Amino acid sequence: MNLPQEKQCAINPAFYQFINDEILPQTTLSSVNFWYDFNCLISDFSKKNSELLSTRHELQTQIDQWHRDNPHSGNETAATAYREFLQSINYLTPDVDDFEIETTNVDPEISTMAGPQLVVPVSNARFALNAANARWGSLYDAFYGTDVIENSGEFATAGGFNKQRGQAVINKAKDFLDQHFPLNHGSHHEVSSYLVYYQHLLAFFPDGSESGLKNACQFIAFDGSKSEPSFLLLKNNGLHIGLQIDRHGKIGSTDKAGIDDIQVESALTTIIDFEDSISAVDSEDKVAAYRNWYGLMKGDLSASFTKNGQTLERHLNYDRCYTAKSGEMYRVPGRSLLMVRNVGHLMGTNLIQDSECNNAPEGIVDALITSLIGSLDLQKNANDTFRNSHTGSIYIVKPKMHGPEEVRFTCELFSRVEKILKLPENTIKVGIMDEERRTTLNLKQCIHEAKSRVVFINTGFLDRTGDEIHTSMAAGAFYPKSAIKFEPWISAYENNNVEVGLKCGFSGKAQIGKGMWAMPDEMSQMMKDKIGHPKSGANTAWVPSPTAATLHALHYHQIDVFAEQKNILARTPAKMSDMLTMPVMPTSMRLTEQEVNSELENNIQGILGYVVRWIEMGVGCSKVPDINNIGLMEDRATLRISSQHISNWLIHNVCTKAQVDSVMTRMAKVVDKQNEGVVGYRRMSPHCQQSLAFQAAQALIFEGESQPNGYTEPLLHAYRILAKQQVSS
Ligand SMILES: CC(=O)SCCNC(=O)CCNC(=O)[C@H](O)C(C)(C)COP(=O)(O)OP(=O)(O)OC[C@H]1O[C@@H](n2cnc3c(N)ncnc32)[C@H](O)[C@@H]1OP(=O)(O)O
Ligand SMILES: O=CC(=O)O
Ligand SMILES: [Mg+2]
Repeated sequence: MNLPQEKQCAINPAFYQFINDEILPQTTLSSVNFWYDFNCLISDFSKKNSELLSTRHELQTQIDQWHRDNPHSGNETAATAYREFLQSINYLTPDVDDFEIETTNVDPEISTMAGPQLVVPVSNARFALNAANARWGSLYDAFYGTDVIENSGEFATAGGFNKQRGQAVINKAKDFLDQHFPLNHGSHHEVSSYLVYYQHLLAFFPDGSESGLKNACQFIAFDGSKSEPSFLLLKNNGLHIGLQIDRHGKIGSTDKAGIDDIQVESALTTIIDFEDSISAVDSEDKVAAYRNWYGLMKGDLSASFTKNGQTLERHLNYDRCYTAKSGEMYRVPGRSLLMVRNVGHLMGTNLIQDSECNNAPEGIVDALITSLIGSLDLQKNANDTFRNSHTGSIYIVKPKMHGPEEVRFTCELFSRVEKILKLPENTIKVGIMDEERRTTLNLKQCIHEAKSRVVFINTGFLDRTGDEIHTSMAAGAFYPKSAIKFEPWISAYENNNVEVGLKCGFSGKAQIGKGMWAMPDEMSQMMKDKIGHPKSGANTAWVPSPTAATLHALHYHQIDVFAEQKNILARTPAKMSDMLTMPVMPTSMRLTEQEVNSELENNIQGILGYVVRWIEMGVGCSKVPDINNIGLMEDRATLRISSQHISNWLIHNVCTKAQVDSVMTRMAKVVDKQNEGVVGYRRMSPHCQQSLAFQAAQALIFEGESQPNGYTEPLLHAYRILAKQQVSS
């Protein structure tokens, strides 16, 4: 390479080979130029990357000091002083004039449609394929397999197929049809057959009478013959559903109208996650993750696995083709539109190291490599089977950015990547995760920095609570975790995000999103709570699984998000003073010993349950039971909250180290028991101090105050690397 010695980087051989042999030959880029440009990119952007991290540290140090100098500053004068202080250190940045975003070439799933967003760890090919295919889901399966129908008494699922539960599923599904696809008269419950008459859907009743749809335009297309259709495609609020008709089917044979299932357009978009739901600590892990992303972009990713004693092979689904009511072909996407979440600015990777063996900033490497692989999609023609973006865009979700300066850096990075890959300017779009306090408080300025590439601002995130705790660590003891959610800062944060997004012209151009439903098995509760997301003007919200996507999709049939957005623009905006109000307990407030203990037990069970699988098994996202035995989705963001919360209580003497130690030892046994029989699991008890996972959990708690912004990845990576060495030695 023709670079001065100090600019030359060492590249991991397996990574080099993967990119050189498998990816670059499919592009017009020359290998020599690519690696040269890669080296220059790293050397040109690394310094700024470290400066940004230093700024984070300096700001945090000043904030901690301010709290020490202004203890218990809960009154109005102190609030004004606090705000002025944040302005003086440029934590609060100067406002920018009103503007509208200018992003172009955005796929409709992001710009003009409203529906669920699924997130999936890239490292799990089986799940990733399932997620990509989750554009469509079975409503009957989602109702039958979850608690949206009570799983007890006559409806219990134990044993084989429960016919009564099956009938309850059908009834519930037909209620849904009556609500959102009503007939001119009569009910879908009574229909004995459907057929297509000219361009209309007709439903027939047992007495020979018939009815069309109240809104005839909802009928879009069909499959099979007009007189005996096998599939009827309908549309409401921009989302399709399909009645699958098969009088010989398992369910269809028992149904009056022969409906065998109702297929629901579910996950419009999916985030393929390289960040908080995976454990990728070295070149080996990273190359495996890039390889899966490559398979998704190329379209040939497959996974074979055993389920219920059967060996199954999973591939990407094809698009679906039907006959439009006009007689032409009607094609609907068979897969979710894929976005890719890169890592943030914090960590380094040994995929590529500088002349002094320093790891390159991982975010820079991710930007180039996920875009390089993403660019393969852009070579496909419009009718190519597995084309992802039909508007020529690559969608990168960038997490954990702190304020406008960091967003600007990301945009400069993407611009440089476009030059290297010879892509038109602004091909690479950015999703801004509004999950750090400095981004929330300066959201308009952040969007302004990315106004030509921004495709989403998402809010309601778990990381945001982690950052709330860490930023104000020195201010006082935080409320218990469940109470933090009811303090004014969080609704102000969420409302502000939607309002700022709408004022910046997001409606019809980009997504305003909401956060994760973190109780994957509590679908009945999700159906009650998560309707709040579309109601609040968000045209997408995160779900943990395909089933959750199918169920959450029903909310978007109920709520016309784009109509809601118009009302929101007229309301009184969220107040900065509320966003700045820290969820810290008044000094007069004392929790009982039982309250403290139960909070510790819950947090520590979650921490250990997650960390042990991360460190010993390399699993980045797990379902871990809480103390009430409700399975919670745990990832690095939930770990950040729990570990920071305990650190905060230790600092403010709400609990003692001895108390934490004792709960940890007790909970290690509980977690070991929960994981009994899990292949690859390594116990922590009884010799907890020898367990790397246990040590990692201790470090996360006891060294929580000194972790950069309270992030968990530096310690997780360090201990996982040790665990990998232990296994291989
Ligand atoms: C704060 C944040 O950053 S949130 C973003 C990060 N979080 C995520 O990405 C959550 C992703 N979700 C998951 O990883 C999983 O749903 C977990 C870990 C929460 C639960 O996993 P499990 O206990 O294995 O799930 P469960 O047993 O209920 O279901 C497994 C089935 O659902 C599917 N599934 C579950 N989650 C997903 C998903 N996110 N995408 C695709 N398929 C999924 C699996 O493919 C599997 O089906 P299969 O057997 O046909 O392959
Ligand atoms: O990244 C998501 C979050 O909730 O944090
Ligand atoms: Mg996050």
